[in-house]
Formats: sequence, structure tokens, C-alpha cells
Amino acid sequence: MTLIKLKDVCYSYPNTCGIKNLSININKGEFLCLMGANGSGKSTLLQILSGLKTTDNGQYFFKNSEITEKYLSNNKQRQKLHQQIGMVFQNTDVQLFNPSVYEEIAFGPKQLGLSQNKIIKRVNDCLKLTNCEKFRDRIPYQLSGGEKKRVALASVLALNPEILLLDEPLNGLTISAQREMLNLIRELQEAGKTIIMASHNYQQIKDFAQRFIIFKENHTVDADLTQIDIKNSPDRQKQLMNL
Ligand SMILES: Nc1ncnc2c1ncn2[C@@H]1O[C@H](COP(=O)(O)OP(=O)(O)OP(=O)(O)O)[C@@H](O)[C@H]1O
Repeated sequence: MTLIKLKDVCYSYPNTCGIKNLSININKGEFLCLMGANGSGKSTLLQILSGLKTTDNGQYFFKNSEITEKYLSNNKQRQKLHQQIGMVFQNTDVQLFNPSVYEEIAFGPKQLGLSQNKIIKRVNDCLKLTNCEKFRDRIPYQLSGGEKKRVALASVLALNPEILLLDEPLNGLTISAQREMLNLIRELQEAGKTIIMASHNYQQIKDFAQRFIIFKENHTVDADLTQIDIKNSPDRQKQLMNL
């Protein structure tokens, strides 16, 4: 089932292009990795998908709705999109603003109006899933970079989104924490979530993501390949190893 359809999408910042002429479909349950040089457009695309930015040109469809400025100006529609499509930012400092990890994770479920019992259960489940139980009473802002990433993921999971947008979620993690995070992401995919992740580390992600969208420096898409396509192409592997 196609969840996301992008048709000729362009986005420009005041002085530079973000993405150009992007057309892709993303199906339910995919584990898709966005790759490409620094500045090629990966984060811009994730921000468009999350509804934080809207396209200058082209169209973005999520399920049966076209996501436009007008669509997002409706509070209910915007909140529903944010519940269905959760994003972990590259810079988690912009995402964490509550006085404790517990409050951080409870924030979304509270906004959804869940009962107190349901909130407690969700927060505890998410703390456990992301291995954050031991810092539940800490101030998020004071955690290490890797701990912040896990708390940010927990706070997104607490909304039970269908799609997870992850912007370089492994940056700043130790090798064993990277493994743990990747295994968790794979479990989430196996549980039916759609994963869209930006990365510049092919070695790290090559056995996890099943599809790779590779951006060129000019902000267009160079290739849309499966894990197997890349494994069968030494040239492509070499290119991705050198990003
Ligand atoms: N807030 C902004 N204002 C102006 N230009 C921006 C802004 N954010 C990104 N850009 C520019 O848009 C282009 C795409 O940036 P984007 O952050 O999407 O790339 P990226 O592929 O995610 O890069 P990285 O791997 O470094 O995270 C780059 O040329 C970047 O300089």
C-alpha cells in the first residue's frame, strides 16, 4: 500500500536549493534510507514529509490527502499528521524541552488526551523499549548526545506513529548503542512501522535498510535502489562508502 507519494517536489531556501524535482512513492512497511553528500537535501525531505515545511512546487500526498500549507493550517489535520508521522531530529536539542525524561515522553500522549493510566503505560513501555529507564527522572537537556537520541525516539514512539522519520539517528552513539538502536528500528519495522532514515554511513546501515534513495549534490535523486541492487554493484558500494 502506498503511504506517501511525491510528485516533482521542489523546495528552496532563500539563497539555495533544498531539493529539486523529487518524485517517489513510499509503501507501508518499508525501511528506506536517504543517502547523499552533506547538503544534498536529506533533512529537507524529512522536514517536508513531517509537515514542518511545505513544497514550493510539486505535490506531496500522504494517504489520500495532499499536504499543503492550507491542509496544515487546520490544527486538527496538522496534529493528526504529527501523530501519524513522527520525526527524530538530527539536532535533538530542538526536540527536548520538558523538565524530566518522563515528562518529555508523556508530553505527546497528554496532548492526545489519553487517560492517566494509558499515559503511564505508554511512557513505561517506551522507556523500556529504548533502554532509557535509568534516566527517567533526569533533565533531558543535560543528557549525553546518545542518551538524548534515545529519549527523542522514545518521545516520538509514545505517539505510536505509523511512519518514523529519523535524521541521522546513529550520530554520537557508541558502536554498541548503534547496534542496539538499529536492532530496535528493525523491530519497529517488523511490527509494521514504515522507517525513513537519513544516513551518510553505508557500512552501518547496509544490512538494515531495504531501499536506498541516493541524492546528488545538485539536490536531485541520483538513484533509487534496493539493498540487493547495491550489493550487486561494486561501483555503487564504493561511491556510498566514500560519502
Ligand atoms: N535553514 C536553512 N537556510 C538556508 N539554507 C539551508 C537551510 N537548511 C538547509 N539549507 C541548505 O539546503 C541544502 C540541503 O540541506 P539539507 O540539510 O537538506 O541537506 P542534508 O543532505 O540533510 O545534509 P547533511 O548530510 O549535512 O545533514 C543545503 O545546500 C543547505 O545548505
